[in-house]
Amino acid sequence: MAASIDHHQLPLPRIGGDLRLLIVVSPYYRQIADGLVRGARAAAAEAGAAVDLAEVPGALEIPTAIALAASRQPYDGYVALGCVVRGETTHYDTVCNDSSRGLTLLGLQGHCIGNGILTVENIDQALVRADPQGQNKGGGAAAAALHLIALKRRWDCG
Ligand SMILES: Nc1c(NC[C@H](O)[C@H](O)[C@H](O)CO)[nH]c(=O)[nH]c1=O
Ligand SMILES: CC(=O)[C@@H](O)COP(=O)(O)O
Repeated sequence: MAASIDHHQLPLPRIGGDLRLLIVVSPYYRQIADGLVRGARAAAAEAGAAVDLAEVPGALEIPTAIALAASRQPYDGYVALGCVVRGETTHYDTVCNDSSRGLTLLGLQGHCIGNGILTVENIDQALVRADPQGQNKGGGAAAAALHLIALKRRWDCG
């Protein structure tokens, strides 16, 4: 078995003032999505952020939903949550790559987005990653959005 070491996790940033996060989640695999949302909500609560939640059918719709929200509502950041499990066809690659590319392009436009879309070979891999007491990828995605918001505010004020 290959050696592994723990991932270093930055402490949650201290961000003053009102903070509004939007979680956009695909419940394509409901149990996985629920774990991701629990972890993201806990991280947001720890940072004092208010949270709205929007559901979309699949991971491919997540970047578009964030783009729609960003042009209409004053959210500080976004948490993208979902799960893509490899199937029999090449559709897996499309859903993984295009959802990720969409989020990256939005990020490069200045939106603060944490990517918590799991891309896995099987449901067992997803379960440990979604579990807030396990790898807690939902909490990690919320933390990523919060770190970007903190940097944006720091450089806005600088
Ligand atoms: N196969 C998975 C999908 N596929 C659905 C797409 O995301 C999309 O909703 C559809 O193509 C209509 O535009 N979505 C997931 O979130 N996870 C999957 O494993
Ligand atoms: C992630 C997917 O695209 C998957 O659920 C679709 O499965 P398949 O490739 O067997 O159609």
